[in-house]
Amino acid sequence: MSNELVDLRKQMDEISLKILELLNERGNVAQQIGKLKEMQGVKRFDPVRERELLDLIASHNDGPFETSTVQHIFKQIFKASLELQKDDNRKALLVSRKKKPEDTIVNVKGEKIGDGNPHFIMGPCAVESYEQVKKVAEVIAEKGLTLIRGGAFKPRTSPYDFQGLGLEGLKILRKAADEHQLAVVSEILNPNDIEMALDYVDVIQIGARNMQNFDLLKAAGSVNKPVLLKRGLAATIEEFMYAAEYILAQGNSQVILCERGIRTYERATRNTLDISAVPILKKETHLPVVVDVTHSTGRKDLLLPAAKAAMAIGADAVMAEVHPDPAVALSDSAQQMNIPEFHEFMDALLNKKTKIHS
Ligand SMILES: C=C(O[C@@H]1C=C(C(=O)O)C=C[C@H]1O)C(=O)O
Repeated sequence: MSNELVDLRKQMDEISLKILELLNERGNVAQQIGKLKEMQGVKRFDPVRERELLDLIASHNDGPFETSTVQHIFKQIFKASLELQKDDNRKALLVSRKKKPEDTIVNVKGEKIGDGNPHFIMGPCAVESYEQVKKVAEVIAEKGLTLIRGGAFKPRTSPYDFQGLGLEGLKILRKAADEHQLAVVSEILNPNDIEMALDYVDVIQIGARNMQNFDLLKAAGSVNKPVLLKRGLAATIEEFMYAAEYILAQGNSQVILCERGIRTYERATRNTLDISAVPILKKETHLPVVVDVTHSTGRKDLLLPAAKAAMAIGADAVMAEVHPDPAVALSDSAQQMNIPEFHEFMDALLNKKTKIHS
């Protein structure tokens, strides 16, 4: 190689390192700007500011690069700076695994959700009577399970559909659960009902329709009780994580995330089970993840394969609905299992003796 080429390449090395240093210096400033924007609640992306910078660059460009070329390079830098601001925010999130690398285990009366073993949350869609819940509690206990779900407050699409038994429903659940040493998972709709619910439930459920009910999230975050947060019908994984962040930000870190299917164009199932959300949530957050196979599929014939898929992909628990007489159920009658179906379902899953995280 000629001496001249060696010299020029040396110059190139030095200039490249200078650019690198300046680029990272710029990155640091972008991060500081990002923090300020976060504090002020301002959007990170600012196209007007980017336009100003591109104009400034154009007015100072003496070549040899074309202005359009330099602008193209700077657009890439803006994009990378925005990513840097985003990453910085993510790192700060309490739900983030970057913040807390080890798994959160939510202990519900001795049932350690998130410990690497499969757990099951079973029960009727809605609490209808003591007799109904008692029958379900019996079979749940018989199978060696410890968690029972049931809705006392029902957020229904139509205001004319059964709205649940309310407080009476919670009392029924508590009584039937206590008779079999079960823990109660039940949805609360109103922030003002959280305190009252503490006497009856072991896990406060926040339903899909309330995933962004921020007052409810804050109320659930300010008590010392596990919370099962369902993903909203049309919520992105990021929005879901931010909803959980509302609970943790209030001081309650006992949060279980629940994938329950999202709304897509597909009509073959009631919702579309976003199975890949499970490993993404496990990777991005330290919280346990549950899959609700009933609401995601809305089809009895898909409950077992969906539960197997959930366990195989790393879910910490499976939630499904069971009713002593689904045909006369006051809600979700087509998708709840009857008792023999529940036995078959559980046998198929328990006999596998799957250890989730090998
Ligand atoms: C750094 C900022 O945030 C973003 C990144 C920009 C950049 O890298 O120059 C410009 C505008 C914003 O889209 C800012 O607003 O100044």
